[in-house]
Amino acid sequence: MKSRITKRFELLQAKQEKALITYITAGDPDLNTTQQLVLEMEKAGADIIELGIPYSDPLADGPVIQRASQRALAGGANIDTIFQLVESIRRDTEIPLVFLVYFNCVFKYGLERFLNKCHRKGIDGLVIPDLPLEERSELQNMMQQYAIDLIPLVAPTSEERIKKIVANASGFVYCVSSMGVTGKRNSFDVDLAGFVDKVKKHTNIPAALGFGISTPETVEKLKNQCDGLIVGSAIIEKIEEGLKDNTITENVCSFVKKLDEAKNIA
Ligand SMILES: O=P(O)(O)OC[C@@H](O)[C@@H](O)c1c[nH]c2ccccc12
Repeated sequence: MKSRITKRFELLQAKQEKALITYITAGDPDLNTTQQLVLEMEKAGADIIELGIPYSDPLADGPVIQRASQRALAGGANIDTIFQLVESIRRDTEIPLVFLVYFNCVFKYGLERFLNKCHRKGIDGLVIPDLPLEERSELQNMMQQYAIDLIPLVAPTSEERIKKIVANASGFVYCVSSMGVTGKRNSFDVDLAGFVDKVKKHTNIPAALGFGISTPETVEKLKNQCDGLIVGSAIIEKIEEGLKDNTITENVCSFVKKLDEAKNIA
């Protein structure tokens, strides 16, 4: 069975369009806002939405995403309330939804129980930044039963491992633009086109670029080098700007619209 993610990429590829993938942390600053943001970001042009499950020890998260996690945890978000949120979001939209979740959360919840809930509530894919390659196959086998994509993260340094990492992957490959944690970059030091080409030698599924993409200009510059672009920290900053005067949705959506326009420039 094809996941919503695969179907969405097929639809976009038929139109020769790239995917705009937006990240927010679930429950930042509260669950109602997350629900509203998902629905409004879709209208503004997001094709796939990544929802972060807030976690107290997030090794790959930069300062902006860490602040989002702290707000979400302070606001009382946890895996169960986030599953309720997803159920509620699914009444209104078929947009592909991906959880960004640390393995410890999944493990503590129970692998089978977690996957079963994801399946029932309407989650289409998982990105698990700290899942070691060696432990992946067990989870991957379980996920196939539930038609949930395990989206691998590939970094430019893991060249020899790229082949192994993307083997049997489904959904898309998350190509990390540069080493380090999430958040803004002043420049990208690797040859991203070459990196994506290497990934594509070993898999037929779409490749999306993320980490440090923070402006419409960067989206426009990178869009021809990949199948999708992932933006996280820059969106969280729009949430933070909107916190003071209650303009979160407007701030985020006008930014997402600009990103969407940038990816569609011919
Ligand atoms: O914030 P950035 O630089 O725009 O990158 C997206 C990223 O935040 C999001 O996908 C993400 C949030 N937490 C992560 C942990 C690992 C990998 C990726 C992520």
